Amino acid sequence: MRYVSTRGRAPELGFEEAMLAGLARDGGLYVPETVPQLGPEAFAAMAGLPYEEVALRVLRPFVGDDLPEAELRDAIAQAYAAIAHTARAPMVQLAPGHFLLELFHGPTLAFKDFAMQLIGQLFSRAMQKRQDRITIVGATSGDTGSAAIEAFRGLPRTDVFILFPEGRVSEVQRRQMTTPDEANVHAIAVKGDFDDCQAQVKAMFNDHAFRDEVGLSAVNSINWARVLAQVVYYVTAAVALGAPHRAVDFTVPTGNFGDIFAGNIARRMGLPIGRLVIATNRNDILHRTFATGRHEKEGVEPTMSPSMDIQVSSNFERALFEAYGRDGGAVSQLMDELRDKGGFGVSQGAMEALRETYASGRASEEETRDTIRRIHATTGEILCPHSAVGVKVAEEHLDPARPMVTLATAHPAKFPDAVEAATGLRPGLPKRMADLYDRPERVTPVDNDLVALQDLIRERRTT
Ligand SMILES: Cc1ncc(COP(=O)(O)O)c(C=O)c1O
Ligand SMILES: N[C@@H](CCOP(=O)(O)O)C(=O)O
Repeated sequence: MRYVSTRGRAPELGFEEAMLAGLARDGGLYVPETVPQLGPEAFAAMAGLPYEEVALRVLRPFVGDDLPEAELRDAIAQAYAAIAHTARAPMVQLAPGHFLLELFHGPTLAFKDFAMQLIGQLFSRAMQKRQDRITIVGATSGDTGSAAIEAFRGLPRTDVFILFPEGRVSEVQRRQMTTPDEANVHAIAVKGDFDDCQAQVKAMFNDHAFRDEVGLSAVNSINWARVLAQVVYYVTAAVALGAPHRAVDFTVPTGNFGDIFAGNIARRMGLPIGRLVIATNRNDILHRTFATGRHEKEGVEPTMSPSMDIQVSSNFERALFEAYGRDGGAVSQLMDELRDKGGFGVSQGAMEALRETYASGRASEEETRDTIRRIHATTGEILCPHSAVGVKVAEEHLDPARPMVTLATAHPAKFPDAVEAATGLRPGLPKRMADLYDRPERVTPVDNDLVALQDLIRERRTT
């Protein structure tokens, strides 16, 4: 299996190299040269299998010969043992034809654990094999950072630096990043928003001298391995609802477009997915793109679903690459326009291609609050604000011909203030992290400045 860059000017790589590279050297994102197909029989045979077995069957063709099957199986087993539910990604029914896929039973209570626990295993095996060291730098609006720190804390040969927007993550998210005391994890509070943090990470990758000096790697969904790991739960959910014999729709609370792009990969593998519905909060660049055909940045506004307070949606580049017939030159031009002019128009043909797969919707703050209240009152299920954005948008896209699955991307206890304001109930943390509020915090505040960040990383690396 080979991976190519969305900008068409970086070397093709195998799975492990693409995972370690993170971002391609031309600034693009790696995607598989071709998407492996699984036939209806292969999907039918997955019904009732443990999550880990489905993961092995889905991931294997993308990993190719880079990891022997027994090692991949072992990495998967170790990764998902950390998820505190036997089904790993259980589903509950909200209404006739509408299901909620709970992706928040992992160690940091968000869907990020599914990918991060696995790539923690894969990175450490690769580093051991290569006798090499690595510096991971990630940007987070709250959940990626905590999941990455949890997955990589204490791992030899690895440092993890997480940039988060100061004052713009929930207290639980912040404490999950600042309370681990292992020397190889570093929480950095940047004076800016998530887009600033993500732009600094990309700038570090595009500074090739720095990249090579520190052995830079990524754990954001710019890293293909992150997206790949997230394909698996689309398969387990669809198969549980009758795929391949019937098609299923998914609604995905969306920010950086990594999670929903994983759904697109599942669909291209042959899983019968009808529509993938993008659900945004009021930072709605993606919804506006589908409504108008123009992809236009606006300022990031803080919301009660802070993990989706994103305007530069990095994986949309992967979707554009497909919609433009894999024309890396065209994608480079669009990304230059986004950087220089703050937006670009999507061609009519590309918009048509995108609309064949995706639909979109948006939830205001009031609608989000009302959805948390209403779903709790009618079903007893307590939604986090991100999942509530998804449920509200999903309800506008229900199709009697197909079941709808909304992804519940985080546990409500990560956002107790928003949930309490909507329901009057304050969700508590699971017992295993009950002392989170008592642990001492360790965080370094830094200006939104590339040189300051690079100096800090050079100085703090333990490797
Ligand atoms: C809880 C939660 N929901 C939804 C999202 C959006 O996911 P994506 O960035 O993959 O679109 C995020 C952040 O990524 C998140 O942390
Ligand atoms: N919502 C994310 C933002 C980063 O997304 P990623 O999937 O690209 O890592 C977060 O919680 O950090």
